[in-house]
Amino acid sequence: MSTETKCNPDLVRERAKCTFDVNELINLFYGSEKATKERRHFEDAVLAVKELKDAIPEEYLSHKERYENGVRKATILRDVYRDYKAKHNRDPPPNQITKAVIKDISPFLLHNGMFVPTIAGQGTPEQQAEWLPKAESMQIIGTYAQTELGHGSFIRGLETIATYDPKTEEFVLNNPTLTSFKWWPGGLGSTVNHCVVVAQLYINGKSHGIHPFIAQIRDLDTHKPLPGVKVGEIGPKMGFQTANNGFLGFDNFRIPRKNMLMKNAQVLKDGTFVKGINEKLTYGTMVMVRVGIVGDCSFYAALAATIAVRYSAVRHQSHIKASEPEAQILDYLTQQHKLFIAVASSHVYRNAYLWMEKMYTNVMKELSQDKQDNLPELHATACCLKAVCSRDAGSLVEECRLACGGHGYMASSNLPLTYGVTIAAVTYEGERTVLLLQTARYLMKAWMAALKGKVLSPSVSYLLNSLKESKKPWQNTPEGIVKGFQHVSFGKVKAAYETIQKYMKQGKDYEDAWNLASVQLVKASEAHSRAILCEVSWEAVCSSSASPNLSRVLQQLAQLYLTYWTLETSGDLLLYSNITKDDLIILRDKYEELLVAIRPNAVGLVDGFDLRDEILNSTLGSYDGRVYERLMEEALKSPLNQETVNSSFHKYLKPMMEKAKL
Ligand SMILES: CCCCCCCCCC/C=C\C/C=C/C(=O)SCCNC(=O)CCNC(=O)[C@H](O)C(C)(C)COP(=O)(O)OP(=O)(O)OC[C@H]1O[C@@H](n2cnc3c(N)ncnc32)[C@H](O)[C@@H]1OP(=O)(O)O
Ligand SMILES: Cc1cc2nc3c(=O)[nH]c(=O)nc-3n(C[C@H](O)[C@H](O)[C@H](O)COP(=O)(O)OP(=O)(O)OC[C@H]3O[C@@H](n4cnc5c(N)ncnc54)[C@H](O)[C@@H]3O)c2cc1C
Repeated sequence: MSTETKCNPDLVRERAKCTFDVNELINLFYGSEKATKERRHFEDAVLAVKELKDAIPEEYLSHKERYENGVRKATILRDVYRDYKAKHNRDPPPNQITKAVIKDISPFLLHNGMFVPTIAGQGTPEQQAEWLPKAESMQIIGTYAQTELGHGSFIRGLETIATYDPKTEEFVLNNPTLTSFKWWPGGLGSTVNHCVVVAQLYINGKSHGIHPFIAQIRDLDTHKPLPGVKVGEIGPKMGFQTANNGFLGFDNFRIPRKNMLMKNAQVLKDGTFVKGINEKLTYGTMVMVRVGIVGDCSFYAALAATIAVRYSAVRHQSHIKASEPEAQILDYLTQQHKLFIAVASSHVYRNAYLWMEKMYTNVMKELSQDKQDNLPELHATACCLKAVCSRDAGSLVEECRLACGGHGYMASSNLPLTYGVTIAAVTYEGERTVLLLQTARYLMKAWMAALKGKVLSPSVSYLLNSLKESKKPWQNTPEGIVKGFQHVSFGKVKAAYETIQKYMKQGKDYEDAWNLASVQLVKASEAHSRAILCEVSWEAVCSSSASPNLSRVLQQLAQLYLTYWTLETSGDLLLYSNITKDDLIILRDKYEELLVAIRPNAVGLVDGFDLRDEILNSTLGSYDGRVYERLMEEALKSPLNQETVNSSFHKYLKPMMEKAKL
């Protein structure tokens, strides 16, 4: 029997309506037909491992069991990766199959995502040679321990101390206060035996700022914390239950001099401190991960959209016309308004990620040639895109969840967990407001340079154009809308700058004036991000190699994103661009037309994300649309359904009822 015949008939009909080739979309989204084949082949290999299948849903396990099961599966998954590499002589292709296996977050995420990259990015060639082979082969397991109980955002305020002792050529690590304890690092709780510790360096009583050090914290055989190490797990959270986030404190814990990662700054044997060319290069791993998070946002938006769109095609409720059968809820325009923006945003984030990845690679290449000119632009852009995409993606996932009604509240829909995981990215790797204020610093500098008629970096060069074009009439085209968002950013940057000037004229110093203008500064950064997201995604769609049929649909999605945000931020556009009320009415009508035009392709579009049922892990979102059957099948797995009468009846309910009779 083919998959189609087992499918819910609504989904079969939806797929028949699709006006483009779904496989073409999949190949375009993931890069090429070859990339799709390789990714699917690897996913097949992972899913073929029987031991990776869970006997019962994770939600029924205790916190401890959940973690242990996560570690068990992470080690098996690691073997599959190793075997693939041995067989093909290369890493597996980019994929999201970990989601199908671990469901939540892997206890090895920080090992792979930050420990290894920090050694690679911050270590000297000798240090890389010492630790990378061990870390990459999992002879040692590590994490990135930066955040403390007292400080996360302001990392110059970290309190962990590394004092150099030239007599023994060692650093002595100490956490002198409760607030100095490391708090949050993934895998630290019970998994890792090493970590990159970010600490304040002291030599002869003099502070030299924060630097990364490698510390072994647990014995490799017994896994017991080494003397001088206090380590543990921080407890349950909104998500990340299997990430094994932990705490850590040192008491006169000694590590050899060579354990300071010294690619940037060095401490010589005699205690001489050699400053790096730019102390902010120490923050390099965070920049890399912020870029990666934009890509993750695309994935989470796609996952939630796939679940909610398929469910909405299967679910019938109420009537649009009294004379017709109950409608698929996907036919309600309000439902399309909730869901199609998630589909469109996933594409926008994907294109923004690919664009940022290029910028990142270029800057890394330049840095390897000691050229730092473009580092501030990279930092500013990664900060604001990470901040805006993560918040938007979190809201989109939640909207998809709400759009599934009561069933979206079921853990088995996988939408609650997906929300918990997505929304965490607003905070980790740089809290949203803090990152937007970093971008604002850059925008203020760019604005001052624009006022002096200087050449600006590509991502802010529109500020100069906007300065010249402020009188041009609004154009209701995608290009016109992109320009409109640039005008909004221009207007907000200018207003924030002038607000700072106003406060300074009133006698405030720059720092106080900055704080008083900071709500505006954050909004200016958001507007700058929106302008980038609109421009980059529209350009990507226009330059894509898609066939006419697919291209038409991708353009509709990109226009939907542009129009959605025009209508959402119409007040800003009225204030800072030449848009008129009439233009907005035309765009409101256009938006409704776009929803209707996208509707027949909705299921095809989410099929185009090519997320397998195992990755979706959802009763509502499976390819075959057997929603109600799956909801019941999953409910029957509840331990409460494994017995006809629960013992609480005899212990509590019956006595209560009997007491009530007296
Ligand atoms: C493709 C790979 C994908 C990998 C995906 C892996 C996924 C892994 C996901 C893991 C999930 C969860 C793990 C989470 C981990 C963590 O959260 S680790 C901890 C992260 N912590 C933070 O992000 C802290 C945020 N704070 C900061 O970054 C800094 O403290 C902050 C920049 C906010 C301020 O620093 P200050 O030293 O105070 O700097 P300031 O005075 O404001 O500015 C000085 C100057 O320096 C410039 N600057 C700052 N940072 C950078 C940088 N990174 N690069 C370049 N330049 C930087 C700043 O702009 C200022 O410049 P100016 O010219 O003086 O204006
Ligand atoms: C799921 C998860 C996983 C994590 N994993 C790791 C990890 O593996 N390793 C690690 O080292 N860390 C990790 N972290 C920690 C994370 O990086 C920090 O929580 C994050 O950087 C925010 O710092 P904070 O908690 O100190 O927030 P705070 O800075 O205390 O933020 C609280 C509020 O203060 C505001 N605020 C702070 N400073 C300013 C300012 N200058 N201007 C205006 N407003 C300000 C913020 O906007 C926010 O509203 C993780 C966190 C989470 C949630």
